[in-house]
Amino acid sequence: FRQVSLSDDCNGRTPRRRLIKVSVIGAGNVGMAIAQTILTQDLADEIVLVDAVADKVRGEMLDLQHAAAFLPRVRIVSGTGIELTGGSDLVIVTAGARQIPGETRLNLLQRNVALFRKIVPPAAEASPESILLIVSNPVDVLTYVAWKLSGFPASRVIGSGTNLDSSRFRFLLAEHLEVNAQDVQAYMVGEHGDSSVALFSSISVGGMPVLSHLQRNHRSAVTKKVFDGEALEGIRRAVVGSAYEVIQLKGYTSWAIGYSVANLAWSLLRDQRRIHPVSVLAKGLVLGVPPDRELFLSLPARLGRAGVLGVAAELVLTEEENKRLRQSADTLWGYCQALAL
Ligand SMILES: O=C1N[C@](c2ccsc2)(c2cccc(Nc3ccc(F)cc3)n2)CC(O)=C1Sc1ccccc1Cl
Repeated sequence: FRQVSLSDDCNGRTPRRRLIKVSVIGAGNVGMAIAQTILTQDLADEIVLVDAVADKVRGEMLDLQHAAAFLPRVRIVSGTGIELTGGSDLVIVTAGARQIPGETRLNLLQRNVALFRKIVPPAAEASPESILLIVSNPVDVLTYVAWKLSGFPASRVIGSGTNLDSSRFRFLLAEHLEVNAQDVQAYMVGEHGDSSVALFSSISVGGMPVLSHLQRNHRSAVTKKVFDGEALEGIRRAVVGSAYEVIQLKGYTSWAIGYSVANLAWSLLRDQRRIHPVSVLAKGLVLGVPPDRELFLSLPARLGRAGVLGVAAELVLTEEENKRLRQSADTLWGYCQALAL
C-alpha cells in the first residue's frame, strides 16, 4: 500500500536506545528454553544461537523466526562460529558434554573444561564488555573455569548456581503454604545440586520471617504449617528429588532452568539491582574458609548491567548451615585446584 508518513520522524533520525544483544552458546534443550523465554519476554533486540551442529542450530533459528507474527520483532542469528556473538551484552553458556550415565562428575568436568577452552576465550575476545553467564554443569567449577579463561573481572562472570534450586525450593514452600511462589523469599546457597544449603532461618512469606520469634508468639496457620523442622527438611530433600524425578520422567530439564536464567538476564540487562542466589567468586566470603581461596559458589548477589554489584556476605547462617557451606567450599576448591588453570 502507498507509504504515508504521518509522524515527525525526528528530522530523519530515529531515536535510538542502545540495542541489547544476547548470545546463547549451546542450542540444546536448556539453551533453547532460555532463548525462547528471552524472546517472549522482549528482553533483547538481537539473539544469537551458536552450536557445534550446524543443522540443529539453523533449524532452531528458523523455527523461532516462524513465530515472528506473535512475538516482538527480534533479530535472530545462528551458526557454529563463536565470532557471531561479537558485541554481545550477555553471553549465556549452556554448551556441555551430556553426562554419560554413571560418569563421575570429575570426568564430565574434564570434558567440559576442554570444551570451554574452545568457547570462552573467543567469546570473551568478541564481546569484551559482556557479562558471561554460565549454566553448564558442574556449574560452580565451570564458572571458575570461565572466569580464568576469559580474563574478565569476577564481577562479570556469573554462574546460574542455586538460582534453579532456590526456585524449586520456593515452589515447594509455596505449595505447602498455599501461597504464590512470588511471595515466598527463600534461598539455597553454596554448591548447586545435591549439596545445596537451604537457609531455613531466612525464609519469609509476604515479608514475614517464618522461623523466628513467631514460633513462640503466633500460632497462625502459616507458622504452624511451616516451622516444624521435619517439614522443612522434607522440602529441602524434595528440591533434590524433584530434579531426579524430572530427569527420570522426561530425560532432561528445560522450562524451570529457562525461566530462572531469563529472570537473571532481565536483572542484568535492565540493571534491576535485584538479588539472586547465583554462583560468584566467594573469595573471603565463607566463614572458616581461608580468605585467599578462589572458588565460585552461590550466595545472594545484587545483579545489574555491570554484573555482580555486591554479595550478601553478612548472611545469617546457623552453625549447621555454615558447616555445610564450608564443606561445599572445600570440595569446590579441591576441583578448582585440580584443574590448575
Ligand atoms: O534439574 C537438573 N537437571 C540435571 C540434568 C541432568 C541431565 S540433564 C539435566 C540433573 C538432575 C539430577 C541430577 C543431576 N546431577 C548432575 C550433577 C553433576 C553434573 F555435572 C551434572 C548433573 N543433574 C542438571 C541439574 O543440575 C539439575 S538441577 C539439580 C540437580 C540435582 C539436585 C538438585 C538440583 Cl536443583
